Amino acid sequence: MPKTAEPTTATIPGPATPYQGDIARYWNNEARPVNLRLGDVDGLYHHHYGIGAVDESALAQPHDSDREAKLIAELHRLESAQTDLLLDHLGNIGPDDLLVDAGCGRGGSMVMAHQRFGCSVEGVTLSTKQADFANQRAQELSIDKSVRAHVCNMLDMPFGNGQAAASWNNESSMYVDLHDLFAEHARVLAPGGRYVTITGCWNPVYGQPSKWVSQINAHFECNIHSRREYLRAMADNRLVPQTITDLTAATLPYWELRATSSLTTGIEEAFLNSYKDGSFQYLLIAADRV
Ligand SMILES: C[S@@+](CC[C@H](N)C(=O)[O-])C[C@H]1O[C@@H](n2cnc3c(N)ncnc32)[C@H](O)[C@@H]1O
Ligand SMILES: CC(C)=CCC/C(C)=C/COP(=O)(O)OP(=O)(O)O
Ligand SMILES: [Mg+2]
Repeated sequence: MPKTAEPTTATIPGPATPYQGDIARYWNNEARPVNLRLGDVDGLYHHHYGIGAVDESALAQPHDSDREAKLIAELHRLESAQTDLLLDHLGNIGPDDLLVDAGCGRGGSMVMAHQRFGCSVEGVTLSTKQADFANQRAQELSIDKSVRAHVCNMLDMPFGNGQAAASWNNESSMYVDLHDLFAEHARVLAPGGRYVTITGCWNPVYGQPSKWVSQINAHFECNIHSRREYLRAMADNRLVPQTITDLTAATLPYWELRATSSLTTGIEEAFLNSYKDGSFQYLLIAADRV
């Protein structure tokens, strides 16, 4: 029998803090075309960024009428490539395993994980709208018995100790205290299980968060941590990094391309400048739960 999560709490009565209430409202109100139009390409809705080289042959010439559609499809391909890389680091996952997506958004990564491994995937988000959207997509794909989103705090997840074979944060760890977060992942992960994050973090070599990093924080109402904080909080919580990959160079083509699209949101300059001046890094960290 496939493992399914047995929630220990039915629903969370409300946000754990006023800040979490702000974040729930933020994502309940979010409907940026850059996310919805990309998701419409194939029904995988992401709230993260892309990696890999742009396939110039897939783009139309500047004045072709279908340039925008091709550009959107290319940005979306790079965002799904980002998820594929994260999934590559989850280890040997079988159909009976349970995966946990902490901060699951509209559920694109959960669907991809289920399609790859055939296993159960449980996600949590603070946003009722996102959870409803993810569950609706799972229903449309007839995978709602295996893929489920819950409205709940990732610091207090409704899963038992050691239930998950692997868990992840895909661009969702900048909303919480990292010690609290990794303590919770270490609790739900089975010993020997795998934790993976893809995240933007400020570079301690730069000194302090740059103005661009501060701009990204203000734009998303988040609190970007430093690389040092990630590694320290993991070490303190039985998570031992096995792979640390700097994806900064790999994400730049996505941002350069996005900056030329009609779907810009105004944050492109901050990402491009902070990646280029070395104050900000796009990292993948895969850790063993020991
Ligand atoms: C940038 S989106 C990333 C979504 C998804 N991981 C993806 O890659 O498409 C950030 C997500 O983190 C969630 N989030 C932030 N703080 C949270 C918390 N304390 N508990 C649960 N989810 C949280 C938000 O609700 C949102 O779904
Ligand atoms: C790497 C960092 C620091 C990420 C911050 C978290 C975040 C808001 C990610 C993208 O979400 P989105 O897909 O909703 O954003 P956008 O609308 O800009 O595409
Ligand atoms: Mg996006």
